[in-house]
Amino acid sequence: MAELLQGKPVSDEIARNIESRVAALHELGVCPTLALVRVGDRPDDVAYERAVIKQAEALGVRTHQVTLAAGAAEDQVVRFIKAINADVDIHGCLLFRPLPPHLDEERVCNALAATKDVDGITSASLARVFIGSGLGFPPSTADACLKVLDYYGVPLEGARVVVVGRSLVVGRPLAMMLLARHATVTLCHSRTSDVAAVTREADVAVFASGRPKHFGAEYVRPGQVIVDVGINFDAAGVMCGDVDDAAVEPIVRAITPVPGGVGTVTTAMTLLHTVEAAEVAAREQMDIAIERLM
Ligand SMILES: Nc1nc(=O)c2c([nH]1)NC[C@@H]1CN(c3ccc(C(=O)N[C@@H](CCC(=O)O)C(=O)O)cc3)C=[N+]21
Repeated sequence: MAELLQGKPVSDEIARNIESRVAALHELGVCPTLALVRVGDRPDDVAYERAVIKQAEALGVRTHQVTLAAGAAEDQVVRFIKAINADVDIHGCLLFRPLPPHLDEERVCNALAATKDVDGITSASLARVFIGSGLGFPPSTADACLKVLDYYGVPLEGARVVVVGRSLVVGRPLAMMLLARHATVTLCHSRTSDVAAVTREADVAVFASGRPKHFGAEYVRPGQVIVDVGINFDAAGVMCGDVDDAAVEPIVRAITPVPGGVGTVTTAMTLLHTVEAAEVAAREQMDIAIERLM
């Protein structure tokens, strides 16, 4: 049976890091604050929101919820984001995606100030992921995948890593981040012929295509490490990943469970990014104050 790569010890380690940094910020009178902007009621958004609020409360990070109806006008969403940009007491903003289809996702995402973009949704943040320098943070989920692999000592340099799913939320940025770690990366998508033949070649296979329990025994081989990024809900409303665990676990070396895997770490990464954004803002405020003294 596969070793289960649990997210909890990884998120606990990140939480300890967050805790000490939050304490230092509190001493400066700064309370790291994350705005959560949700349009509509997608169950995966609601699950993520609930997880973020719970962990934020436990770690002394303040949250500020903005919840809009699924039919909200684009200009209204943009206005809320611009208000967040202008609010010096808010350091990060998490905009749940995908947005309802009537909204121009690129326009809405790019309304956010890159300095507050804790989930890599602006073009500026993505440029940093692709080029290696600039503003913003990588998408938390992609960051979380790497954190889990590092924590469990899975080597990436020279490894054949196959990512299934080319979304801008996970697949594409993750592929670039894996490349930066010297993995040999293959990106599969809906038009790839014989995905199973490609994923069976991998040392590490990452499934991020949003298809509940879609990937079964034919997609894997013994010795592999499987990362399941999917957050789906089955017909009974129970959370499940993209991988058919019952079929895959008897074959592979290790796999991240859903729930309890990458998702837990994603939440911690978003809060860590928020704390880092608050540190940068606090440093800037101090620089301004010192300049005034001179
Ligand atoms: N801009 C954007 N970035 C995202 O990363 C993003 C998004 N939008 N929209 C929604 C999906 C979904 N998602 C989850 C992340 C963690 C948990 C999570 O922490 N799950 C816990 C269980 C929580 C529970 O049981 O309710 C776990 O996996 O163990 C859930 C869902 C991030 N997404």
